[in-house]
Amino acid sequence: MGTLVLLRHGESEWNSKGLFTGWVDVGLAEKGHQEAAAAGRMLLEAGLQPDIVHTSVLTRAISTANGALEAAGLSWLPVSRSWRLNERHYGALQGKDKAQTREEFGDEQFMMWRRSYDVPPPPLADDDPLSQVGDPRYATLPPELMPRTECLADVVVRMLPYWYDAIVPDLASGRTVLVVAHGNSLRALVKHLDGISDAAIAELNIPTGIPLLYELDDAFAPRVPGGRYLDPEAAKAAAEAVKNQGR
Ligand SMILES: O=C(O)[C@H](O)COP(=O)(O)O
Repeated sequence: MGTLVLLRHGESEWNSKGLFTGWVDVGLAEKGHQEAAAAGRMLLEAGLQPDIVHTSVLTRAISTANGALEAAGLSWLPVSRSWRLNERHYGALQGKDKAQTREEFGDEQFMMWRRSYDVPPPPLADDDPLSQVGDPRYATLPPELMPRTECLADVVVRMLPYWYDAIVPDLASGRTVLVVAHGNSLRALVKHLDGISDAAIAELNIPTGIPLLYELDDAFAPRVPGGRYLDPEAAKAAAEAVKNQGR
């Protein structure tokens, strides 16, 4: 039951530089702003009018939602934000160049940190300039929930409560829901929706700025596995580029 649209934020400043980002709060690159507006136009052209928007608490997702909604004439929509939709915390890799990391540690270790299900990167020290410990947006987060690093399994665990407690009720009430989040928090949600195995999820990459439409049944399961990108060809090419980052 319900129509769900997933949207990864547009290209960020650090995406364009090839840096691991995680919880570091960077803005959108100019291309990312253009992708956000294009996503809004795609929603319009597809006749998709969300009733509510859910975003992470990171600027790149918030700015993407704002840009898409403005382009669709929907800036007035109610929005709910949660840290549970944040990108995975990339630990000590935050701020590091992906290609240099691959070079320094080798392909296997690079892919283990980047795309394994249950192997997190080394933790980020609380006194590191790129740490989010002490960031006021997490002031109400119980200390034991504040990550210093995450693997995808960790993201699934902290994202699902928001899916069940915030997003599913909106879907159950018949609302069309737009979720604007990040490559790995959306990989975690897609893994849940499509029942993708811990091994197979390593092959899934999500492009920036292209809406992914899921029509859900009464059990909130996809009627079409994998959903449908509003621009399938562009999504396929962009997902391949995400896969090859760091090469
Ligand atoms: O946080 C980041 O670095 C990116 O947004 C996601 O990076 P990944 O596709 O390398 O996991």
